[in-house]
Amino acid sequence: MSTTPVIEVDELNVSYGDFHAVRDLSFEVRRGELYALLGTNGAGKTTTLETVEGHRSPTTGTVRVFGHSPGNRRAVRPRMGVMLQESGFAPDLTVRESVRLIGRLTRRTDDVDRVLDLVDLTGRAGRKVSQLSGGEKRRLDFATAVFGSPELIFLDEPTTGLDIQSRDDLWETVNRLRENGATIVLTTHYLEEAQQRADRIGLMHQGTLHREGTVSELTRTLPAVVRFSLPGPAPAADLPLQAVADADGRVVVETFALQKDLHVLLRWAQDNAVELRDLEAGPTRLDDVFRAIGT
Ligand SMILES: Nc1ncnc2c1ncn2[C@@H]1O[C@H](COP(=O)(O)OP(=O)(O)OP(=O)(O)O)[C@@H](O)[C@H]1O
Repeated sequence: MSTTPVIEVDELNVSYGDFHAVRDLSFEVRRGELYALLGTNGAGKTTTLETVEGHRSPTTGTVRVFGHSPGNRRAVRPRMGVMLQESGFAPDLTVRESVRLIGRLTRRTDDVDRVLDLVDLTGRAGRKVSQLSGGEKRRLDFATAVFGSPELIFLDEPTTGLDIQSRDDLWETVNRLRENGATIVLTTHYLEEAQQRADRIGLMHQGTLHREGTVSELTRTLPAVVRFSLPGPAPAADLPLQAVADADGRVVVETFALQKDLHVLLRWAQDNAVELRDLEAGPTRLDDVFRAIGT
């Protein structure tokens, strides 16, 4: 199997007139991985993906997809499926006609009924697009990404507006595509999804790649947090660990050694018959990494 990255972005800059939206951005997406491009609002994710998808030209820098310029549509387009935030299907077409049209546009072959089944729209096949619910429209958008099982799939906020069952179904379909070797590029503001599913994350802020790595590489730079309340006033000096009080008067312990410090704390509580009310302890989450941007 080729080890050439599926996507190579090198020193990419994109400007809108005077506004420099993407600055010296470099990253790679490897074959078979799920890479989540995340970031704050206006960070430049959409601009970057539009450039990688071939909808926008770099101002400077290079982008390669399967070793080709994304502008080389004949070489690149049939190999990639793109689920945009809004696909803009013609409202008067039926769902079945829309899926058939996707096939013609992507130049991939697939069985329309199989795709309808995959996105759970078989029961809506004869309905006009204008009559679909928000979640059903989103599933039709998903059909654009999966028709013909392309090697590279872009999912832009794929689960926005989907109920839990539809989300689970979508991820199950993505997992099956991954088992067959597909490479996925995901953008989402649902950080839990990225935390659970991404092999690597690129975290953008103000047009640049602020951080990049696996979830554990990104989270290990921040402390885990233990929180609890004490039944009565207990001087901080009595606690076995350094702690501060939060705005609600709860005790907060920040630690890079969660297991060890939790053990110390629980033993102290046991030995001193102290009840640690509403005790919470958890690893650092991606949300925390986000909140730390710019601080
Ligand atoms: N066509 C355009 N003309 C001028 N400025 C633009 C244009 N499109 C985007 N921008 C600006 O470029 C910056 C990056 O926008 P982009 O849509 O790429 O961000 P994003 O990371 O996708 O944000 P979000 O999470 O809010 O969707 C923003 O400041 C935006 O206002």
